[in-house]
Amino acid sequence: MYRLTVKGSFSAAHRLPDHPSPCSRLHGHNWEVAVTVIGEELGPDGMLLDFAVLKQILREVLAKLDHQYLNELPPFGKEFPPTAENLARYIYHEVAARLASYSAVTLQEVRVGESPSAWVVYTP
Ligand SMILES: Nc1nc2c(c(=O)[nH]1)N=C([C@H](O)[C@H](O)COP(=O)(O)OP(=O)(O)OP(=O)(O)O)CN2
Ligand SMILES: [Zn+2]
Repeated sequence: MYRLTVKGSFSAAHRLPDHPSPCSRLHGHNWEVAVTVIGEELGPDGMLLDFAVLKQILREVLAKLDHQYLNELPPFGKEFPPTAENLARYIYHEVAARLASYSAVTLQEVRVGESPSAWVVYTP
């Protein structure tokens, strides 16, 4: 079994309206994101999946979030607030859809960190 991870980041604004803290006010984070794929078989190039391919997919997905006000960016909103948990779940499904044609790999998890001391891992 091989497990391969690439990292990316995006900067955006959000608020958590129901959170009983300053998080209910508008503020921003530099979110750090790591996506991990797994697989058993290497291609003839000796790779599970070229890092460059996965980095490009992650860049595409994070570009939609970068420098946005997340509360007003679908699918986020009152019913799906832009917490680290919901961001990880959203990113997971966006990356998984783009990996559908790469049959040798399965997306295992997406990690989203709001800061170096706080992060979430989503695994469906
Ligand atoms: N489980 C989660 N908890 C919190 C989330 C989240 O997405 N999932 N988000 C927040 C807010 O975004 C808040 O802005 C960040 O809070 P926190 O990490 O506590 O940041 P602080 O800078 O306030 O923390 P200190 O390390 O104490 O300075 C809150 N919780
Ligand atoms: Zn926040």
